Amino acid sequence: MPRLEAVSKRYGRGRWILQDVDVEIPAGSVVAFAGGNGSGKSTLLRMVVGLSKPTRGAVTGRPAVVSYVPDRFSPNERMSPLAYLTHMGRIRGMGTHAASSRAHHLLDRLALVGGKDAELRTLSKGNAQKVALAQAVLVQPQLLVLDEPWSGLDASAHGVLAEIMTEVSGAGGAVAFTDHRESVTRAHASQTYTVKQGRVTLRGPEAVVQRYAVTAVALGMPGHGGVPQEVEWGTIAGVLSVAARGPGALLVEVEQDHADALLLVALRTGWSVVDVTRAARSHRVQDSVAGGNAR
Ligand SMILES: Nc1ncnc2c1ncn2[C@@H]1O[C@H](COP(=O)(O)OP(=O)(O)OP(=O)(O)O)[C@@H](O)[C@H]1O
Repeated sequence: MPRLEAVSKRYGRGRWILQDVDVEIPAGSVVAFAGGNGSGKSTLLRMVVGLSKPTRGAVTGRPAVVSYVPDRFSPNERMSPLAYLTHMGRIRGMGTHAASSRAHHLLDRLALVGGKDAELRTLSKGNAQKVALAQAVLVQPQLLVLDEPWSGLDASAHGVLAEIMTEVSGAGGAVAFTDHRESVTRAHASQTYTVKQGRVTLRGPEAVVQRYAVTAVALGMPGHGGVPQEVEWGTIAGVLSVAARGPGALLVEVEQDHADALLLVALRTGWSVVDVTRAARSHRVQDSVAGGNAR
């Protein structure tokens, strides 16, 4: 499957649009590229499918059957969607009958409004996008690349688009698409890359902030003048931090559940408990463990 290795791109002697891009689009995955207008998303996709060459670096591993849906499909054709798709199916190696019935099926599924027999050039933007999408999946592609596929499509076609992506990736193909909305990439992609200022970086799993309770135990010298034993506080279960608080005084923070055990150790080793307070802490955890034990 396609891999971009140290790819940089500029048009002519213009500015660098993309720099040192390392990206992999694995089999069975749906990879999104998120970024603002003009950040280079379309440029990147065109290099993935082979319509544009990197200025530096290489794109390797492109499979044999690649389908690409550009962000704008506005054919100035008198041909009807049905005739166009049947023709494209034949180019893809299908028989006329098989191509025509597949075209009918896909246009019905995508709810093409405006007529399968109207001229392509008369179609609205959204309907033209539906024809482009149908064209891309006449034959199941090994690599499906979609530039801003959600824009322009109506709500019913959104569901079909999501199904098509799942079908291709579920069959072991790879899917790549762009969008500028995080909600869309989160919902549909297994991995999202951010495209910004020429750099393309893999976004990690979303981090969430989790709050949890700790107990702060202030320890001091015993009033009777005895000397407490040395204790390796950091090795006791649940201890989060140990800090010196002046001569012979410590502040130990411990997870709530382990506070009693810590107090017991303190008292048994001759320390005096000066103060015990509860405090709230927050830390960032990954989505996958949110709701689990805070550590
Ligand atoms: N053929 C070209 N010749 C010269 N410059 C180009 C060409 N194609 C794109 N660019 C420039 O490259 C930059 C990135 O464009 P690109 O279309 O890749 O961005 P994008 O992230 O897809 O933007 P959008 O979200 O608006 O579609 C822009 O500054 C654009 O003007």
